[in-house]
Amino acid sequence: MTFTVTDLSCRRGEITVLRDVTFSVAAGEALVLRGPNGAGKTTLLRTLAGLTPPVRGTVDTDVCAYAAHADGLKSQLTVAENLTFWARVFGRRDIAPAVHAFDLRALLDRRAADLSAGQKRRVALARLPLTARPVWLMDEPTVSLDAANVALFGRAVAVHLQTGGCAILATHIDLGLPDTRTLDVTRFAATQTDDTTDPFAEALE
Ligand SMILES: Nc1ncnc2c1ncn2[C@@H]1O[C@H](COP(=O)(O)OP(=O)(O)OP(=O)(O)O)[C@@H](O)[C@H]1O
Repeated sequence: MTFTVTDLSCRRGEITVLRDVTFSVAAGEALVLRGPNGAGKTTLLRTLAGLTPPVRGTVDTDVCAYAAHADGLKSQLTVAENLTFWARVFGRRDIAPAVHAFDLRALLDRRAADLSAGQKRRVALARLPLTARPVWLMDEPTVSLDAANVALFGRAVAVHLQTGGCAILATHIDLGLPDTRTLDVTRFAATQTDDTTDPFAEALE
């Protein structure tokens, strides 16, 4: 499987942030998005995930699973309930491999609201394998993780890559993955004149 994006333009609000984004990620590869704050890494990930419609181009969002910057857990549900809920959304039942990969056994009966920031992050990331989708999209996935859990997460991503998946992530951390390329999103920066707002709006104000 190769995940390909061609001439994609991405917006945030009404502003086109990136244009003509073109790249491919093969099975087994990780693509690390680079660029300074505000360059458009989250914008690209949200567009790939289908959360924001592209200005131009198409994305096969059905093959993508997204771990956003926010954990997005249901705070009143336990860890087990959160994972089971998520698994069912994707037509699956068995949460055991994800529980094992992210070392969550001891936390299964705890309410998400009562977890530490790093524990919440692990639960949020454990949803990725539950989707059984090949393209993992991740926005700063290691935030709040200590060194041991960064390593745990790196192993989970490595297993995903070894089993035919691929990963696209914004991160400043070297996960030690074997086959990693970087993509600097600033090369796709749209200029001010590319914005998608109504060109006559100013005249009407
Ligand atoms: N809701 C919004 N409406 C309009 N513009 C937004 C919105 N959210 C973000 N932006 C702008 O879109 C641009 C791209 O932001 P984005 O979050 O994609 O950058 P980033 O590369 O992920 O940054 P960081 O490294 O700080 O996380 C920035 O100029 C940002 O200010």
